Amino acid sequence: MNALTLKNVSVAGRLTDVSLELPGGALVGLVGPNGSGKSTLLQAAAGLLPMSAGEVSWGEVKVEKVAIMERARRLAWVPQEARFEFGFSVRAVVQQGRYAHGDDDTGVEAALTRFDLMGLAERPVNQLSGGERQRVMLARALVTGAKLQLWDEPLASLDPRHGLEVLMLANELKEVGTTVVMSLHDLRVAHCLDLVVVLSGRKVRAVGKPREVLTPELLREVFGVTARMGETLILELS
Ligand SMILES: Nc1ncnc2c1ncn2[C@@H]1O[C@H](COP(=O)(O)OP(=O)(O)OP(=O)(O)O)[C@@H](O)[C@H]1O
Repeated sequence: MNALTLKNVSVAGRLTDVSLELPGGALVGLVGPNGSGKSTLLQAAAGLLPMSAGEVSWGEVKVEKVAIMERARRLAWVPQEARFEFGFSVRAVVQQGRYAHGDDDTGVEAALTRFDLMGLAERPVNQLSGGERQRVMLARALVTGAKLQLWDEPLASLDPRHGLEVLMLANELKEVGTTVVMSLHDLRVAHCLDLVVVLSGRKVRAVGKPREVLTPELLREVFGVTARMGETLILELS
């Protein structure tokens, strides 16, 4: 069964006729130039945007049939930029991920530890750095336990260690059947995922295994870059 299906989804002026079927337990990279529609696709898939056409299903169920509280248990969305109007504590924001589970706090302390947030737990979120805020949003998404995780540029503000830890976490989530869809600009990271979706001009240009999709020809056409495999700096967690 597919975890996420989009059928002919359009969002006026932002996304045109996107059809996609993403399996359960997969790491999916969403790549494409600025303005190609990645954030829009993620928001439409999360049921957060009015669509001008098409339908979105999570598993077998159309999104509009999923009750609001159930949505928060089934899907977690991490925005590209986390902005906070109020100075809730880091711990309180992570706890919000358990709202649809009766505020039971399951996994909150573990997520704070996992994202290196214990030392910041009582700090107001609106006084954190961009990368720290990003980690708070990812921790909140993690504690939902949702089997569909949609992360919009989760690595953009993170330092190398925290970035690698997020990728390791995504891999662990995949092992327990979660589908993680992340937009990203680093094609070298996209190359390591299970599936890649390439957007161009607000449409899907290609979908498939990275080795088959991210060819020099396609990268030249879509991004205007010359790509070749070769020696490069490799970073691993130590
Ligand atoms: N709130 C909005 N209202 C109207 N148009 C929008 C809105 N947000 C984005 N757009 C437009 O929709 C298109 C797709 O934007 P989107 O943010 O989905 O791209 P993206 O691939 O995520 O870009 P980036 O890599 O720069 O984050 C762009 O043409 C953009 O200008």
